[in-house]
Amino acid sequence: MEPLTASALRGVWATVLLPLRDDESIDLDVIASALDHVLASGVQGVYTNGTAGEFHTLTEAEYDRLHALVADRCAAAGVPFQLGASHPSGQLSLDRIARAAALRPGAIQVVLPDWLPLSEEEVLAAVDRMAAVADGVPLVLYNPPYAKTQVPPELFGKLADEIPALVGAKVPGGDDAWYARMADAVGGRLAIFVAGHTLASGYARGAAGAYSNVACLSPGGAARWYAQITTDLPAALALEERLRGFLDAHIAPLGRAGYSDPALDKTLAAIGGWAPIGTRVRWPHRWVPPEVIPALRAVAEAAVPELFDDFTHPAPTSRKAGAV
Ligand SMILES: CC(=O)N[C@H]1[C@H]([C@H](O)[C@H](O)CO)O[C@](O)(C(=O)O)C[C@@H]1O
Repeated sequence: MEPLTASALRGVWATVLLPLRDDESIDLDVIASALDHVLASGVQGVYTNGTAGEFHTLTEAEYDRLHALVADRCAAAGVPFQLGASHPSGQLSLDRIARAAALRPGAIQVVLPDWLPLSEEEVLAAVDRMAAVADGVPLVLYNPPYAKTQVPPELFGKLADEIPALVGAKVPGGDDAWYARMADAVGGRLAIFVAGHTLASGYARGAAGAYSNVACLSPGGAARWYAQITTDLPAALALEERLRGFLDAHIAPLGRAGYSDPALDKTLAAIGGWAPIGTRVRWPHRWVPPEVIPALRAVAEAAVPELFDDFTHPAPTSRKAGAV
């Protein structure tokens, strides 16, 4: 597909989750049918190999099989896609970037090399080499709170100055002061993507979109919510309040009990019930027992009924709005 630009990169992007068999092998048939659901949902695009896609656990052979499948199906459906090339090793990331670039995604998501903390100079050198290997495919830098090197807004600004191939930042977001620093430092040169459930309040303060946990819960619901964000922000903010209430009361305690982020994202997908992905995550991480899902679904449906796919709403019309 055409390379994404900072201004074209917008909206709700849905991850490809890893359905796992009991032996932890990946069920590509379930991935294909889940992907078909996502591709028809109205989200602005699909991405792979984030934390929710358990990138840190994939072998290189699994990486290649999964990415060939996703690139083929997204291209056939005409839906924008980004491929992740993240790996804790910088050297292995470069290999993944080269292989992802050959599949011509709209952008490639990368993380910084993650064993030793990096100096500013090393951050710039890391992203510069990644951009060279990406062969004209733009980059989005993913910097979650658990990355060893935290990139402050001012360093995102320097990266935007020096590396034109960088078009986006995938970050949790922050308070008003953080959004103001990001706007000062970056000034529209990067699309800022924040946590999914904060998209309405984030959009009001300058965020462009989300690689979204809400799309894990309901791809169609997340797409409808983004359409509402761009047309009726007060209603979208009210939905965000209810959504946060549900997440704070029922999902955050699971995080505090030690379940990892991918375990929580798969729990959300199981609550949404739109594909048989299951809650299981790869070793050494624990997963939420499937028995608790029906009760969680009842609470979620009561809190945010409009996010559930069987809730009838006008079909989303915004897929092409921010896409290339
Ligand atoms: C709350 C939320 O949306 N979490 C999402 C995060 C954030 O987008 C990212 O950490 C920046 O905050 O990305 C994922 O982990 C990912 O990489 O696949 C999916 C997860 O659902």
